[in-house]
Amino acid sequence: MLPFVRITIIGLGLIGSSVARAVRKAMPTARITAYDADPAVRETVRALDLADDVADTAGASVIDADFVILCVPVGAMGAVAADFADDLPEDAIVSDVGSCKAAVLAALTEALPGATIIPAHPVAGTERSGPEAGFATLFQKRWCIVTPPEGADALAVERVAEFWRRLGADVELMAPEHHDRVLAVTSHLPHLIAYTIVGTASDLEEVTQSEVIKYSAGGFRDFTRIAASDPTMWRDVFLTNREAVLEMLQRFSEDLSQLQRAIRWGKGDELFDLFSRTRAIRRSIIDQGQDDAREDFGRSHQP
Ligand SMILES: NC(=O)C1=CN([C@@H]2O[C@H](COP(=O)(O)OP(=O)(O)OC[C@H]3O[C@@H](n4cnc5c(N)ncnc54)[C@H](O)[C@@H]3O)[C@@H](O)[C@H]2O)C=CC1
Ligand SMILES: O=C(O)C(=O)Cc1ccc(O)cc1
Repeated sequence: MLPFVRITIIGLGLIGSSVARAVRKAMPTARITAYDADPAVRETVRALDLADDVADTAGASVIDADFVILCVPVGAMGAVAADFADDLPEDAIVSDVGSCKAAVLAALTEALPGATIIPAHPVAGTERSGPEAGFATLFQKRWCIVTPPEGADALAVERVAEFWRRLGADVELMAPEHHDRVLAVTSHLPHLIAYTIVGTASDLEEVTQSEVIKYSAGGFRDFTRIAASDPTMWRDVFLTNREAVLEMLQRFSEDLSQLQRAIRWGKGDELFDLFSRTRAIRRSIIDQGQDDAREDFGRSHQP
């Protein structure tokens, strides 16, 4: 039995349009209704035939849904939910795909008192955005972390977990606050570092813009891919997961200062020990059977 049959997707960018494409493949009899605040996106969704219906308001899009999945930037989740609150069927389950979970759960709970809310985060994506950037296989063999509130209905949690399994994801359950600390260090801090290093390189007076482009074949090139990620989405992530990101940033700065000292005082052993430890971490990830495609997120998965 399908976990859901009347699915509403709100926000049809990279993730929402990938969900639509993947649902079409994995659950072809489910009916998809789409809504996006941007009329141009709604037009593209119609042109690409990503949904059975495209609604012109958030309220109209949820009217007979059994599942509503919010795929908008995390800072917009509460406002979108407030927009459709009066039209949400009583038995519908509301979820989202946001990169931070505790603040999104709080915003959705406030906007939708009494509704069944089961947030989730597919840990899969790319640096691209918009409805043309999505693809049906994005979630295959990727983690999807489901973060139910305390005391959530077990059947509702299982239906959301099954939805993601059908899209090819491996599902884990986690408390929202724990999710936010883990992702602060594994995803949010790396993006912050990429934004910084690319900015620093382009600000260097003695290095010309053309040299940055010409010699970006090494590690720097990987940073430029991440630093090309959507500015609205990432602004919202850092402002929303502020505390966990600031804590991880503090630890990172302390470790960086220690490295700085090791370099200044020529402590080669210290550098060698750290680099050996990090190399072992990479190897253990590969030994655990997580192939390159999963580790490299979207890079090897772009259409
Ligand atoms: N980009 C990535 O790699 C990943 C993103 N996420 C999360 O997925 C969510 C969506 O991200 P993307 O698809 O990458 O962004 P995107 O920028 O490609 O798409 C977002 C869409 O939401 C629409 N939107 C914005 N505000 C709206 C509102 N108030 N009402 C209705 N529609 C609205 C925009 O018009 C746009 O079409 C974010 O919460 C992000 O944290 C999760 C995993 C990976
Ligand atoms: O493109 C990349 O390298 C990513 O890291 C994609 C990504 C971005 C945000 C998420 O919440 C999850 C995955």
